[in-house]
Amino acid sequence: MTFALTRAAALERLAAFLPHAGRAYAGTRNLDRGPGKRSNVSELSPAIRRRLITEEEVAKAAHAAHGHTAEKFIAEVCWRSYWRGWLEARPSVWQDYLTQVAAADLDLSRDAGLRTAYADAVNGRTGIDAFDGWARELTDTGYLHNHARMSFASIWIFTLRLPWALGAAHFYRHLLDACPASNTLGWRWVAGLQTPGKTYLARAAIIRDTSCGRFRVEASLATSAPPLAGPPHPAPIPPSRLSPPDPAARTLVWITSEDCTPETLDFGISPLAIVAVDSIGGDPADAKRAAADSALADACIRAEAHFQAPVTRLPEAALLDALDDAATAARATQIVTPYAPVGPVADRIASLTDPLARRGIALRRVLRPWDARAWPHATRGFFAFKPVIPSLLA
Ligand SMILES: Cc1cc2nc3c(=O)[nH]c(=O)nc-3n(C[C@H](O)[C@H](O)[C@H](O)COP(=O)(O)OP(=O)(O)OC[C@H]3O[C@@H](n4cnc5c(N)ncnc54)[C@H](O)[C@@H]3O)c2cc1C
Repeated sequence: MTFALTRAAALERLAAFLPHAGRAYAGTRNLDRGPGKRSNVSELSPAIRRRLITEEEVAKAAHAAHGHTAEKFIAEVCWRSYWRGWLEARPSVWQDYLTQVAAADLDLSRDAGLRTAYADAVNGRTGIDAFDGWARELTDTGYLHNHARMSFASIWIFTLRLPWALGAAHFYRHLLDACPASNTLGWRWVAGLQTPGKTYLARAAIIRDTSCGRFRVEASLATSAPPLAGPPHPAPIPPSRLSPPDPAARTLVWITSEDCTPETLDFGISPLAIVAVDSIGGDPADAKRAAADSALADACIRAEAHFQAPVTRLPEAALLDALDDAATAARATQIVTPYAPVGPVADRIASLTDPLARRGIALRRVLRPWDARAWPHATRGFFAFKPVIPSLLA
């Protein structure tokens, strides 16, 4: 990634990329020229994923700059909205992934052969030059091009025959844009668990072409990619019923690293104080933790200026008491927070809602209008979702 994780830097990056978001993006986006040579893609994902800049802002800016010619770029941006909406309607798929990671971790601790194969893969010692190069790029930079992600996941699953959930967890630990929806469902898509009967098979010739000859791929890769077995998709659940914040209540705003532009969201209240908590969950690599911290610190500065209210960073440990203390200090009876999509932050918010209510503090989540309009259409495949995109841009 070539820019700092602040909103100002993300907006600057967007402005610099916009001239390329039309025909040039559609024609060259699949090329993975290597670190430092990525003017063909935006590299905005670590910022968009944390909503330092929103899908809505990016998609509308591309549409304003290029109109219909930016269709491909806008569709890619909307894949994130689609994956998020899909997982929102089937949160058990995220829980199932966490269960599979825990089971695979246990297998790792018991099975020396698996441990060696896993260590070779994550440390880039498989002898497959492209895979080993991407393994190092991932841990060195926290970023991989989309094509590299697809091929890496495919080789992990079908050539190295490693458990898909371990690969997804390795990505999740290192990617600066690690996103429960895009990552979990991206891996499931490659594995054939997401779109029934459809998998992604990495091919040497395609890797040579898309990597612009950086990799030779002389080792043999799997020649078929039979879908992994998994349960059918759970039926979609209806969207959460959200009670709106009470505009008359004394209120704290709670910002998280899931939504780092709270000043662009209409809470309908003037908060007395702001608290910020970084609950990214799991065991993040240092660079990912630092990225989340930088984005949240930047959000705090802007929120303080916008709401004219003091900001306190709260520790993740003993959060219930810390939130209660902050509310008591401000004599607040309500905490409002941007709606966090399925993932560790949403889990944390859900786990605190009832305990806070028992202490007389209502916790209210506010959904962005873009999500409210997009997510209900993400119950089937992306091609059923795509026709909704023009109405999102209106
Ligand atoms: C196995 C696998 C795992 C992935 N894990 C993640 C992840 O953890 N976090 C993540 O943000 N993306 C993930 N992706 C999606 C995609 O690879 C990245 O969003 C993209 O490569 C980011 O680079 P960019 O910003 O330069 O993208 P660009 O090509 O510039 O695209 C613009 C924006 O569109 C969105 N986007 C593009 N492609 C996708 C996609 N396939 N799915 C969802 N959104 C997309 C991103 O917000 C991106 O910033 C994964 C894909 C696969 C195949």
